[in-house]
Amino acid sequence: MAPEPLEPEQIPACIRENVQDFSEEISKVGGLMLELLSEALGLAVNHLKEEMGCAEGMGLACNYYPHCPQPKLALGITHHTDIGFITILSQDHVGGLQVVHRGHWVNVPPVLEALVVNIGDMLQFKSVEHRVIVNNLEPRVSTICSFGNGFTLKSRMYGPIKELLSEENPPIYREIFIEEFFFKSYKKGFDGNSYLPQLKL
Ligand SMILES: O=C(O)CCC(=O)C(=O)O
Ligand SMILES: [Fe+2]
Repeated sequence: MAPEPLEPEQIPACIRENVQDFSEEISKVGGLMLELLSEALGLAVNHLKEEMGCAEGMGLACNYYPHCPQPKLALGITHHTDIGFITILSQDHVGGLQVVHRGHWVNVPPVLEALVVNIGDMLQFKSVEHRVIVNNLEPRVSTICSFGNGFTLKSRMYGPIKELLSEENPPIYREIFIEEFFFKSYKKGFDGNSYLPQLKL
């Protein structure tokens, strides 16, 4: 959806207006989250959003999980971390999203009108490991907005934030073009391991 918005005709007519409105509003929320995260890190308020361009590329995915006759044998989405900077997720009332917490899968139950914000690999405080399980009663719908889309920010290089480095806090990862990071992460697939360890210095 950003930096180049889709042509209206590229969005199915029945959801066109909703998708356009939702994208506009959710980018404001994403921008605000990035400002708050910058402040929390002791950086200038616009550091992540403006200087690093973390909100420039935005992808929107609408996920549909059909009900499954044998939920114990299937997953909706396998164990993974999101690749971009942050993901803002809105889920319906069905539930199924789980995150790894202290080595265990923990449910993230839907809360009416609440959004879930996931830290992704590109931000890496510690990107959240998650998956979606399925059920045999009803289908589930979720919408995810990921900020930091490597396919639209091709020429940008990302690495440790220089302002946060010191002798006591040396860099852990090397820099990489965001396009290369996305390409390699997708190529590897959602197997529960992020591509980040490959960048360790
Ligand atoms: O459907 C969900 O709740 C999460 C989907 C997800 O993790 C993803 O699309 O990356
Ligand atoms: Fe995800």
